[in-house]
Amino acid sequence: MSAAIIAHGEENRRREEIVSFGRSLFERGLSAGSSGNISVRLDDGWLLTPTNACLGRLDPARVAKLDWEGRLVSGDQPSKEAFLHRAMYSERQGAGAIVHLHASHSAAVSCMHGLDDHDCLPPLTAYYVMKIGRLPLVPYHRPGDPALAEAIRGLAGKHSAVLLANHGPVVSGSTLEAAVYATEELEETAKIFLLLRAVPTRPLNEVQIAELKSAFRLDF
Ligand SMILES: O=C(CO)COP(=O)(O)O
Ligand SMILES: [Zn+2]
Repeated sequence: MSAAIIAHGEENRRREEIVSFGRSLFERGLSAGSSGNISVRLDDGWLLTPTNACLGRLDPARVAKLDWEGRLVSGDQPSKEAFLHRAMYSERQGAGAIVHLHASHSAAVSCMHGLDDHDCLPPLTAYYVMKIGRLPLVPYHRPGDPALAEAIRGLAGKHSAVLLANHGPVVSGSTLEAAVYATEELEETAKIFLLLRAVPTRPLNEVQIAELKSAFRLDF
């Protein structure tokens, strides 16, 4: 079989994967209306969900394919956050996929006054530390503002996930599955954080975090 046919088959599998994770996120209430976008890195460019598309009802053939200059190769007009995804990929060579959502609890935290800009959520659970680590806040920009790319560039080298102020999370992973799992872990931790707001809590301490970093080779 020729390399071109193999690459085509791989691209089609990634298109189907975007559709199926998009539907799953939508059906569980993690992406309302036409909010959010999903991208996946390919050998010869990358795939990104179309702008104004509902993640629950994507058509694999209409998912946009872009080159690394941001030019549309095939599919529908891409998400207005294309440059944001591209900035994250350029800073994180190991990132194979990126998920951006407006999931309620993460979005709620992104609107809170007095957040620590370097680390928006406490290390409440081991899985949060393992999947997210430290979560910096990106100052508010309107959706689609190209300046967001620069703001992300400064943080993405050190962080696989960031929280956009008054907006929602952007999470990368080695695969789309990994990026989705990390996004879900962030959403659950944001929910736990909000549930515990009036309750004295006992986050993981430095020794516990250091043990996780060493056991799971975490690089934050
Ligand atoms: O989440 C969104 C904007 O931040 C959705 O925008 P798009 O529909 O252009 O992907
Ligand atoms: Zn958004």
